[in-house]
Amino acid sequence: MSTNRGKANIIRLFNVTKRYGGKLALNNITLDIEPGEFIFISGPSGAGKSTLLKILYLAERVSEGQIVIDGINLARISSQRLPFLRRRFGMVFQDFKLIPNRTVFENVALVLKVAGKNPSYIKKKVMHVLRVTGMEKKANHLPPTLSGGEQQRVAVARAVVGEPSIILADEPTGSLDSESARRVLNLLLGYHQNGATILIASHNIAQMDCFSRGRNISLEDGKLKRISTILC
Ligand SMILES: Nc1ncnc2c1ncn2[C@@H]1O[C@H](COP(=O)(O)OP(=O)(O)OP(=O)(O)O)[C@@H](O)[C@H]1O
Repeated sequence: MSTNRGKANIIRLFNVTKRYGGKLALNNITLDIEPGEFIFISGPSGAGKSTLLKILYLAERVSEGQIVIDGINLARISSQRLPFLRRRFGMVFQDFKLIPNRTVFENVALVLKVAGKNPSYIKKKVMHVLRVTGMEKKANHLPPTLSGGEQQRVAVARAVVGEPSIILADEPTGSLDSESARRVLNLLLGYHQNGATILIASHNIAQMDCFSRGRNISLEDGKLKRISTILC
């Protein structure tokens, strides 16, 4: 018999509520996510999918409740420790958040520079992720000169280049044609197979084929509507 006993929960949410002014974006969410899980967050527009990813990345603070990651209570983390915690995460923002006056290469390389990696490692690693996302030939281009789909692939490359243990991806295939979307999903699956915890927010669950240990977390009006296993 398989058992989860003794296995640490890498991400735990306790009664998490997020308000923007009077607007309830997340409503009393309690959830455990185990190391190495593949989580698909679904729900209609405005359901709270992006907000859930943003509070995990600490791009937004919760209004009530607690989030504990690897035993660290995010409410108590100091601003000095925040960058170190963030290195565990790769985040693909829905609006990409690329630095407009830095090249594609520089945008992706920044993650490794900040982590203190040496220039030859950075060059090799960045060119590798640009190759697998199909962006190698645009390495010297600036983000404003790229299409939305190209910018999205750069955002994915930047999220994975540091081999984070948790990848948070907000609609990571939303601007992509089907072949590029497949490429990005396969890339994320590869990191999942190497042990990363992956959370993908998307309207379109049908896009997802088959994930080992996959769960679909369905949100509606900020509430946890249903958790189901993704079956192949
Ligand atoms: N910065 C903000 N200020 C005010 N309200 C916000 C803010 N961000 C989100 N909201 C509101 O919170 C709710 C949840 O938004 P969120 O972006 O998390 O939904 P979503 O499920 O990701 O939607 P979509 O699929 O359209 O991206 C929405 O009603 C939205 O209008």
